[in-house]
Amino acid sequence: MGLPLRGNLRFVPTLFDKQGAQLLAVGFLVLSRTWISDRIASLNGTTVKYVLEQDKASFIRLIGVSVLQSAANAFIAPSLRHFTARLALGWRIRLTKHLLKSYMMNNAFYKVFYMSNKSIDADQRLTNDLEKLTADLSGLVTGMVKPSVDILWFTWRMKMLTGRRGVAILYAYMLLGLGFLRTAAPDFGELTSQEQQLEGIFRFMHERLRTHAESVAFFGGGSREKAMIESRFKKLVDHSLLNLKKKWLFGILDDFITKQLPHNVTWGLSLLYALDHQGDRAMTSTQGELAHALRFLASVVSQSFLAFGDILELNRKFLELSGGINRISELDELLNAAHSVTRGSTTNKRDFHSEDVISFSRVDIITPAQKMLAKKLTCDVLQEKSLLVTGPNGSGKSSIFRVLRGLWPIASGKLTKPSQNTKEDQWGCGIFYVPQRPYTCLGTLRDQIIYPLSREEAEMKSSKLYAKGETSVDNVLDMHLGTILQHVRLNYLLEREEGGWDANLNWEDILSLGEQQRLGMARLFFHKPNFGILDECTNATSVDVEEHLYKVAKSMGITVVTSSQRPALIPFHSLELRLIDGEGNWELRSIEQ
Ligand SMILES: Nc1ncnc2c1ncn2[C@@H]1O[C@H](COP(=O)(O)OP(=O)(O)OP(=O)(O)O)[C@@H](O)[C@H]1O
Repeated sequence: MGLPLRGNLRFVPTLFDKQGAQLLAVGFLVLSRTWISDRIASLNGTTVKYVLEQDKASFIRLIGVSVLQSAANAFIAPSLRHFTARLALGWRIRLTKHLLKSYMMNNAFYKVFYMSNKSIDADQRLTNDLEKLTADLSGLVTGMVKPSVDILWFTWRMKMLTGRRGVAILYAYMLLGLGFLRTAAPDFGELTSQEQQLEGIFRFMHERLRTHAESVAFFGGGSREKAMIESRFKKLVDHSLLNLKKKWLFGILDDFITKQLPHNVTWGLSLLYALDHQGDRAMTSTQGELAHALRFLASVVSQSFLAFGDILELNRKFLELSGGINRISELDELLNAAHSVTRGSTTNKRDFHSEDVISFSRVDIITPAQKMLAKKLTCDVLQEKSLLVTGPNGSGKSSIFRVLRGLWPIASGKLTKPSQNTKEDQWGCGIFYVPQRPYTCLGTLRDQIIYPLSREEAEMKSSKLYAKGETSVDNVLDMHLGTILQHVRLNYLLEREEGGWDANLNWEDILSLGEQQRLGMARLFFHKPNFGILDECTNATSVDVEEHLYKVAKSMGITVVTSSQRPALIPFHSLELRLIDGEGNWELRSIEQ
């Protein structure tokens, strides 16, 4: 069956790796269920015979067999559901791990959103789509085994009854029907894919509202947001209605070809059988024999068509499934493309490491939309010679940091910078970035400062710091963090929030913008890098606190590269890089201390 699958299906082998046992279990259970159902059906006839003959011994034996078969059936049905669900879960785990590995590596989660000119609903694809796809796929496995076995079984029976001619007629009808239905079928794959995309957009609108609830409430934007959400919901509903209508119309055709019209084929085959039948039709015994044979033939043919109908139904499910597969493979391809940008020939050749300097040498700073922001930027930041980056809004200050961090590729020139982790100390840090928008992670107050390290990693880092002097400190990490919290003047949080360091709150909603920015600086002090890249990350703090934070950074030996418009920060820097117009022009000057 040719599926309308697009793109690279690299992820497919991950599905079948190491799950053969579960697949076999599902196959075995489906076959057992079919066999037992068949046996129970045949027992019904025999029971009537024993009842009429009043054969008590045989009847009791039959009841015993029947109870055993029912017990086996009772075991099989829930087991089949269990193994099908396990199969789906196993596939979900594999695919999620595979995609998540790509998604989280080398900041691909950023690049896939910002570098792609399409809006990629990766969250929807990694969660709902993946869950639906794997559940549908496992359902398909169970749905596939029975009709495949049935079609083989009944083909053989048909051959016994009607010879090759009957089988040829049956198959000719099946192939013609399949061909016709495939031509008439709407593009279910595309319809399903669109539906999932619209579901994703609708969900995203709600998530956005939740994230920006306070701003929307201040603006009084409730009714505007409602209108926007409703318009997305309407699109989803309209599409679902169209999808339902197409399914309904196709269902009528499908039912006619696979379930209703086959009666006539059955009659035709019965006629052929009767014409071929040898014997005297006037005799009652021959008539009875013929009627019995025809009933049997009719049941075989109708079973064959039922199996054929199931196979055509599978075809429709396959088509629908292809939409989900396409969405996942598209994400997989985009992630792959994001990695090839990172691995790309140009970036690697232009990126160098040195622990003591940040150096831009004739580097063009260009947006993903190919707008030139700084032409052939050349500037060296040595240790203890901090740099202040200034310029009007939108001139490209943050973009320089994006290129420095490797989020945007370097199109030309040469960039030298310290590595994220220094070689001599695994937990040490050559360079650390504090972005313009504060970020609070999920977790405790402690987690906010040590981010992105885990508690164990942070404990190791702190114990190394304190190992030289105080070796018998019980909770080295919390003591170290306590000092940092004092530096950023947030030590009142420890008393205010119940749980102290272990307080686990929604920090984004609880802390003011200035407090969140001070937490960002606490992170910088904890990591204590050689170079701190500060992108207007203190502009919501008061001037005296900002000056204090810069003094602490200096006393810790952190050389800063700051993007800021505040004149109060000038004395903390030795150089100023001014982006003049956001059109590529820039100038560099020394700051007199
Ligand atoms: N992902 C992107 N794709 C295309 N253009 C972008 C992207 N991100 C930023 N830009 C554009 O690049 C220009 C520079 O942006 P940048 O954020 O570097 O400005 P900035 O100087 O830091 O501004 P501000 O002072 O307001 O923070 C802006 O015109 C912005 O619209």
